[in-house]
Amino acid sequence: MSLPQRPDEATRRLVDPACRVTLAGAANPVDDAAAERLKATFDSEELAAFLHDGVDKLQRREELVKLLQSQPWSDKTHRYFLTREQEYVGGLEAAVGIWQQMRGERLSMEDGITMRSLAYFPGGLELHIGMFIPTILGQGTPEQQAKWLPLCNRLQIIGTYAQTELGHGTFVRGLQTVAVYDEASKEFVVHSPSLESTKWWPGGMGKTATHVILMARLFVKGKDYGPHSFVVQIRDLATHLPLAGVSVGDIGPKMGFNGVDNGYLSLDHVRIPRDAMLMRFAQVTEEGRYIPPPPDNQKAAYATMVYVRATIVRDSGDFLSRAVTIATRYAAVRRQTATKLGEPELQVLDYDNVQQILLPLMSRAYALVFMGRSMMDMYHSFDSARARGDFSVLPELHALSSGLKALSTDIAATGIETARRQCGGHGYMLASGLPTLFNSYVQNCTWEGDNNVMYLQTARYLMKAAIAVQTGKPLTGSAKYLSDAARQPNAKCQVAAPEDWRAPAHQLAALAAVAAQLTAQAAAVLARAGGGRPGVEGEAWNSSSVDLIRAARAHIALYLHQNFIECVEAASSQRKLSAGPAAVLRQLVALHGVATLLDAAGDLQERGYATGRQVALLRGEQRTLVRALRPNAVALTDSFGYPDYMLNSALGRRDGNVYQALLDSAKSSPLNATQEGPAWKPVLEPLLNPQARSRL
Ligand SMILES: CCCCCCCCCCCCCCCCCCCCCC(=O)SCCNC(=O)CCNC(=O)[C@H](O)C(C)(C)COP(=O)(O)OP(=O)(O)OC[C@H]1O[C@@H](n2cnc3c(N)ncnc32)[C@H](O)[C@@H]1OP(=O)(O)O
Ligand SMILES: Cc1cc2nc3c(=O)[nH]c(=O)nc-3n(C[C@H](O)[C@H](O)[C@H](O)COP(=O)(O)OP(=O)(O)OC[C@H]3O[C@@H](n4cnc5c(N)ncnc54)[C@H](O)[C@@H]3O)c2cc1C
Repeated sequence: MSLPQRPDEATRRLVDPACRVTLAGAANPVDDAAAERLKATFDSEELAAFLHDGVDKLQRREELVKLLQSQPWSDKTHRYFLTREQEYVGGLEAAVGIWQQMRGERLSMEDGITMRSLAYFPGGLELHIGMFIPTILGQGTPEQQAKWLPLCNRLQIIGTYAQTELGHGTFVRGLQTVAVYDEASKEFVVHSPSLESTKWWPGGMGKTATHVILMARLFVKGKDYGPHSFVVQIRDLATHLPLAGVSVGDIGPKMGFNGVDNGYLSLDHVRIPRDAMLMRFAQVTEEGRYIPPPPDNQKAAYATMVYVRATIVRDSGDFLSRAVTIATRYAAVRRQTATKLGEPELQVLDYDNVQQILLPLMSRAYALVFMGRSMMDMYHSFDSARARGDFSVLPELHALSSGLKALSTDIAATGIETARRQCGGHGYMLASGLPTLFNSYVQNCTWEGDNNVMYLQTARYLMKAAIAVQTGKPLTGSAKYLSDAARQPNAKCQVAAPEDWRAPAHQLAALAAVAAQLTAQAAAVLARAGGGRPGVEGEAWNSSSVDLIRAARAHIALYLHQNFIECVEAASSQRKLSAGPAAVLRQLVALHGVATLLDAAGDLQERGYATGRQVALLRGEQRTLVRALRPNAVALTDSFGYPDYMLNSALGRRDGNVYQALLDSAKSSPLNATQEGPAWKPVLEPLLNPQARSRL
């Protein structure tokens, strides 16, 4: 049964007169959604086509949605009602279903990637695709690639990436699993020597993977060469049972991401052939000679982490924009509170407090989308250089990808929860899509390097830059502004009127001033603590880490905003966008700059770069920009281009029919499968039914 959107005449007569005034004020969310789109000042479809690299790509997505909707394994109707086991099996079925479609219909890899994100059902193949294959590609020799990749691509083996142990995740050099070369048999013996060395966390290892990339400390002739990568089979291909010497299983339920069977693994003197070590860079010869990686690529074994961090940056905008789409569309159709009974209630999006939260979040989502594209471009250009043996950009890439991984996931995870909170009670329903989005995203702040630790990697690079500035060496790359700042240590903010804060030049100058100040401050704290003095580096670094993280965050915030400005200006000057969408994007850029600067309001004033009055102007300008963007709020969500199927959200649906969707979703709850419910017979009937009670 579907309920009427607005009370019909019969209902009005029935409840009249008591409820008349209240009912008269009721509005139709579908009409509200349609009216929102009429307010837009730009063509949201043009912007969507630009963001998706062309109308044909968007049309292709629509075709793929239809394909997915026709398959049982990608049906989302019951997605929010699954048990852990169903989620695990379902996630695998979805991945294998996509893979079979790709092979059967000869779909491209791009189609596969699109289908994966449309179906969004993380499962036991995530690490096979996300890390196992990339590690073989990045660190395997051509022969090793020829051996393993066809098996991977045909899903004849399934792999994962086993690095983290019970006792060590962050400190990779401290891993305890060993791979000892036995010259007599020309094999490695891989072994877990302690409880702490049990591998813990690898996705898909619990019940799915047949193979792992094992990160283990390499020992040759008794010498420890630190962590290296090995391909190790852990399960029999015919029976799926663990091989001899292998103890493996699932680690149990997690906060989210439960379709993925993260696992534990302990190895008892398992023998693997010499060619199981990935030898593109470091090698062990048959006779047991260790050949180290080239001097400028000592961290070759860490290369997969750089790649995955880049993909995490790319995905952050995707996740935040989904949350912002859901919350903004819902806020546009949700009405709450009338000044007088019987008057129309206000759209929640018209509450100043709500729009002042959602529209800055929208600007952050757009900034991250552009950053994600630039990050992948940067990674691919490093990858091409690496193929020529050129690793010169790796330190900068590592510093940027670490810091951006941290900042973009901080922004996205916090933003998803902030968006959910703007949705009132209905945002707490799984049917809203927001809780699952948060629970399956927030681990991005931890995995692939905890965010604090990642900021500290960026800080390491910044401290080298700070020393270079002190010694008068010229800087290039992302830290170049530190040299300029050092030449003008007493530069002051030049903003005189609120609208001055919109200018990219003022925004960049202020963000650079904050980053330069915090870098100088961290360098001073580190130096005072004894940084650089032999024997106290670790201690000095630790006691300076709060300042170091603040500096890294400010440096990356500047980089993120600068990238947003450059991408939008490039699109506009290359005429990839017409005036309407370009103008709205510029407003978003301006708002992003203002919101980022407001995060740093204290830092702006602390060293006297800006005055209290200038910060007050900044705050006022945020209000003005938000109000200017308000008519375009829903159109801006349309430009992200998410089909309803992908969002799977009762609140975020394009047509605004949110209440019907909530009710429909509730009806598919397994608790509603029978009228009396599953507790009737065992618990309630003996209490409530007089006849049953008399039998007690
Ligand atoms: C079938 C369907 C088909 C459809 C097709 C569809 C296809 C779809 C395709 C898409 C699928 C996508 C799926 C995605 C899923 C992904 C899931 C991800 C899961 C995440 C998994 C994980 O979670 S997996 C574990 C990650 N675990 C860490 O992340 C540990 C952090 N811990 C460290 O990373 C180190 O421990 C730490 C702290 C650096 C210190 O390392 P350390 O102590 O050795 O180093 P130091 O700090 O001493 O630094 C010494 C010098 O090394 C430099 N350096 C350090 N790292 C460097 C580096 N990486 N590169 C270069 N340089 C580096 C540094 O800059 C210094 O340089 P310098 O000396 O010049 O200053
Ligand atoms: C859902 C999920 C999936 C994962 N999948 C995989 C996988 O497939 N394969 C795999 O190998 N691993 C995987 N991991 C493990 C993940 O990479 C680690 O959890 C992560 O690197 C953090 O390490 P840790 O857990 O040891 O944290 P810890 O290092 O114990 O961190 C605890 C706290 O200490 C702080 N800290 C630690 N060291 C430092 C330092 N040097 N300086 C300052 N602060 C510090 C951290 O910031 C943090 O606040 C996964 C984790 C999760 C949550």
